[in-house]
Amino acid sequence: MPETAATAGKAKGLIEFVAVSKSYGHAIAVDAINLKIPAATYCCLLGPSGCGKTTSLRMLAGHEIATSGDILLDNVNVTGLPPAKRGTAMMFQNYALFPHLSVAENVAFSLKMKGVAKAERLEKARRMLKLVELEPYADRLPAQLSGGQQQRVALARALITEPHALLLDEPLSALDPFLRLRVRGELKRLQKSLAISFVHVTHSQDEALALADLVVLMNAGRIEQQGTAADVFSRPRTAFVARFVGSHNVIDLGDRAVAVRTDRVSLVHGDTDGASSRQATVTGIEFAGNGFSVQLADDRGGEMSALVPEPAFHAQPYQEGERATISWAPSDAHVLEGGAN
Ligand SMILES: Nc1ncnc2c1ncn2[C@@H]1O[C@H](COP(=O)(O)OP(=O)(O)OP(=O)(O)O)[C@@H](O)[C@H]1O
Repeated sequence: MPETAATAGKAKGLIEFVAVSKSYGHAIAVDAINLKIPAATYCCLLGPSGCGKTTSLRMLAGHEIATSGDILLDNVNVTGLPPAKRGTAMMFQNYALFPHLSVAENVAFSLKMKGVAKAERLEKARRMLKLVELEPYADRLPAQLSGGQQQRVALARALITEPHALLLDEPLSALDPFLRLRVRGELKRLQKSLAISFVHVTHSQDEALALADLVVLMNAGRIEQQGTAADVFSRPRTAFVARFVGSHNVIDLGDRAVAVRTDRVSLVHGDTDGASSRQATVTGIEFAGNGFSVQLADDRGGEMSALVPEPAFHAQPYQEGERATISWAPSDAHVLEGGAN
């Protein structure tokens, strides 16, 4: 295996939140979170609006001061340090490039502030631009670049400080869907080659599932579940996680609640009796790319959904309003902590 920064033991970005809280007056934005992000990890902070993702990121960056608890980066307690002394760099949603400075000058800006000589800082800026494949654009102004290119300039500008952790707040939200996929791939490639940690705040389950070595799903200021993307998606701990990551039915079985993936349930026409099943009425049908998503109102008052493969759907299509029975294998039912709510 070729030696990389990671295999050479140079991996950076071990991040620890130890009982970290943030309150604004009486409102608790982040509630005593404990989180350990190993060095050289792509971590996505995921969760609904207002759950505390950005506040957690800003506390790590030093733009907010934690009300209590400690934050460590590579075994250094950075809780009270100013942003520039932490070994973190932040990339913002709107890139915030200086319109009157060239691309190279934008990238070199933080070195200028530190008093690094012009030739040296521009040389380093060129190296960073090469890293993000924008070297030929060094002398342009930001307005002469596409949105995706501006985003890569912002990335180069953050990386020039050689951070141990790069912090990204919704970095892909301003990009069109095609570019979003491309830049997403580039972020992952960069993170692996630099062997530092990236902490990326997103609302998007897809983004987190595609990028993250570690998914941290937050809910109301707390960490609801953390683990690999496959873990969180296949083994949601609670009904909240199952609903948030989507593509799951949360089924209340009385003594317990279970989650069953929508691609693991079977759907048949008409009312059929049987264990592990629900009789229901079809309420909607959507094409989902990899099949048809059939929405159902079950007779016990629940909402369910089944992903029916395209050939099966076309062989016997479902219609809104018709009766159907949805069933699942008990081995596909994953028990949830704390019931169905
Ligand atoms: N400066 C502030 N003053 C008062 N309350 C704040 C402040 N900043 C954040 N909050 C509150 O803290 C909570 C967490 O906010 P935060 O921005 O961390 O959420 P988020 O998960 O990043 O949300 P979004 O996805 O909408 O950006 C919210 O209830 C928010 O209203």
